[in-house]
Amino acid sequence: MSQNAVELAPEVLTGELLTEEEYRRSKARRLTETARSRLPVQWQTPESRRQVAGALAGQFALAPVRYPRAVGRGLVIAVRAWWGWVRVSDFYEAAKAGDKLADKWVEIAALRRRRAIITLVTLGVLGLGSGVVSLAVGSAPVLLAGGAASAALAIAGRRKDGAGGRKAVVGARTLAWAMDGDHLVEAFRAAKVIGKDDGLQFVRLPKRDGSGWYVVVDLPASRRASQAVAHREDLASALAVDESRLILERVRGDDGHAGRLALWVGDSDPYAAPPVESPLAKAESWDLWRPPPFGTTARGTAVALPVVWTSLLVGAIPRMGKTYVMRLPLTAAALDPHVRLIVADGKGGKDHRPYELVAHRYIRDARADSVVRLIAVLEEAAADVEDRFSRLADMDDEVCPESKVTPEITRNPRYGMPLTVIGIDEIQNYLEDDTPLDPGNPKGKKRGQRVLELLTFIAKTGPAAGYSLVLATQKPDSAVIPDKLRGQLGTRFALKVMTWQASETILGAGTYKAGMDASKLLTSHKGVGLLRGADGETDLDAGEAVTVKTHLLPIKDIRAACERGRALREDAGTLTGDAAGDHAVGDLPAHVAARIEEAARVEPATVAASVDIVDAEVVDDDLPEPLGALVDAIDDDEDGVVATADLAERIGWEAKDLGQALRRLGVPAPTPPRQRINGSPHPVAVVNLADIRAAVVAHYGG
Ligand SMILES: Nc1ncnc2c1ncn2[C@@H]1O[C@H](COP(=O)(O)OP(=O)(O)OP(=O)(O)O)[C@@H](O)[C@H]1O
Repeated sequence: MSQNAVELAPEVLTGELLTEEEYRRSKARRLTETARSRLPVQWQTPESRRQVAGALAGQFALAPVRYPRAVGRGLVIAVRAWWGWVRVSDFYEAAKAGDKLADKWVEIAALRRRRAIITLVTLGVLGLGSGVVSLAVGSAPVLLAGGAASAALAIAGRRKDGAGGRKAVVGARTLAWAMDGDHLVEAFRAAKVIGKDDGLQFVRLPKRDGSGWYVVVDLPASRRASQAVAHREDLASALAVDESRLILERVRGDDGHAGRLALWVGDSDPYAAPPVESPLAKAESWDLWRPPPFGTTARGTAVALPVVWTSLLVGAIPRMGKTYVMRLPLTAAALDPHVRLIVADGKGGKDHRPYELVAHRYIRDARADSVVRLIAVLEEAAADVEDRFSRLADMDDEVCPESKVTPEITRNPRYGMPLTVIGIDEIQNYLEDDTPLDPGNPKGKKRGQRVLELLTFIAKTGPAAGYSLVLATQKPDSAVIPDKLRGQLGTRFALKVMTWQASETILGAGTYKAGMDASKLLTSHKGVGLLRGADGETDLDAGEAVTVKTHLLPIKDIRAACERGRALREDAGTLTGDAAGDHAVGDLPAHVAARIEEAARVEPATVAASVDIVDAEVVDDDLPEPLGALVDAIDDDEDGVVATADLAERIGWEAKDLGQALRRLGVPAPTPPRQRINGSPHPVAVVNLADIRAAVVAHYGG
């Protein structure tokens, strides 16, 4: 994996000291949770237990009325069944349908006679038998037999699930039951992840894993694990769990393949647990070349966030934890004395004030003079990026093997090239400033445009020179952060947003279809989001975002960390700029200004194409089903007509439903609509792939 991929950090240890008594209690709590997960759903929570007990009491009270009614209905069913048997209805109807009634009549009449006689004899024997038994041993056995018969009739006559008058009951499935092999296969079929006759191969049998169940399966040869990930919600429904409790991942590498899927279902919402304190709160120092601890996955695996070589965009609706999240990498930067920190707080509160202790440049708010200063600070940074490149090019090959900074270069004050992190909160407050840059030219460039230009330049050229951006916004759309900047931000973190489109705007196009949708997070999931590493340099794709519950790092811990960071800088002689009382900002040399102008003129599409992320605005609308599923199921090089049943099988639909749905979507039936294909003995319903493609193109207004 390349350096700036989203890595799962091997050993970030988080924990707290427990007394023997606390340890025993936490163990008992875990055991209770495990035991509870094996109970039927209706017994799992006190509320549902109360409901079920109430329902049972009600049923008991109404039994004297309901039982005779059920027996009556059972009697009607039994008499009808008996009459059908005596009249030999099935045989009679079949003969009638085949116009063979005349031929078969004698046979049918004989059967009717025989069955009537059998009925009379049986009734006679039963009546006689009960008389004899009553006389011999009393009426108890007869009453018992009568009771059993009435119970059988009541069962036959009970109101079934889904029948009118049937009361809804709380489901009787347990998680342990659902995770059992056969039931799991049923769930995959019901979710249409596999065909109705397909099976699953269990690579790892369902087993307890942490506070949930874990299983690894191989899908049938024609199915892709990424498709299953995209059907997470369907699968969650089939397993009767909230989708936040279901984690689906492709198994990659030597142990995995495109059809291997790992599935984990938590006993309860794993993101509802109390937040874990960030290890940075206690860390004496941090080396920013090591991705700092960021949070944990649902299964408790530690996730680290790479800062070097990449830039981060954090997006969410207000109050979901954007500021907390962006302060994690900023605090790690504060704890590294060899890192230069530039912070601008577009919100203008106290959230970032502790960084004033260490920051080379600190901008407190987004008022007019602050925007002007931010522009000057970014110009100083852009000039530094250019200067670093020319110095790196002149360096000895031993010290600088590529035109990139190395840990040694950034840590050696002699070179003056420390890793530099620029953190900007509520970036839209700067980008949307439409005050003219030059007061004498009201129609000229606006301040917001200048900020955008400079950030784009730094995001694009800065990483190799040791510059990283950490930007947070509640407005990630292209009107505020145009593609040319967003396309350069290779790491994305989406906390709760309102729509799947907003989620795609942060995470990149195609992520919704691949099963990643930050609008599905609950508002109670503060600090929980989807992390996607998608730089040109990483080998992660849209299928691999991880849902992370970020660590909690309160402001008092950040202040303490910044105090430690300041002391470390004083010792290392690296306290510079605003923090050292030197507020004079450097100038922008003319040749750098020209380079920035030139970069700003580059077409956005060209810039966006240089990285892996295609932003969401190109997809403003989702394809209606089944077109969406068919796009995935039809190979690019496939052509001509195919059997509708074959296509339906690929997407887990019924052939008839697919044919009707395609007609509704304007896909015409070929002429003739039924053809003999692939050596089929009879003509079968077919569909022309070119017509499906035309419908997709038409949907996007092509
Ligand atoms: N990792 C976390 N775990 C649990 N709660 C968190 C976490 N991070 C943040 N929160 C809670 O979420 C709330 C909102 O956080 P924050 O101020 O960062 O949101 P924001 O998105 O920046 O809000 P705004 O848009 O108003 O600036 C905080 O009160 C905090 O307690």
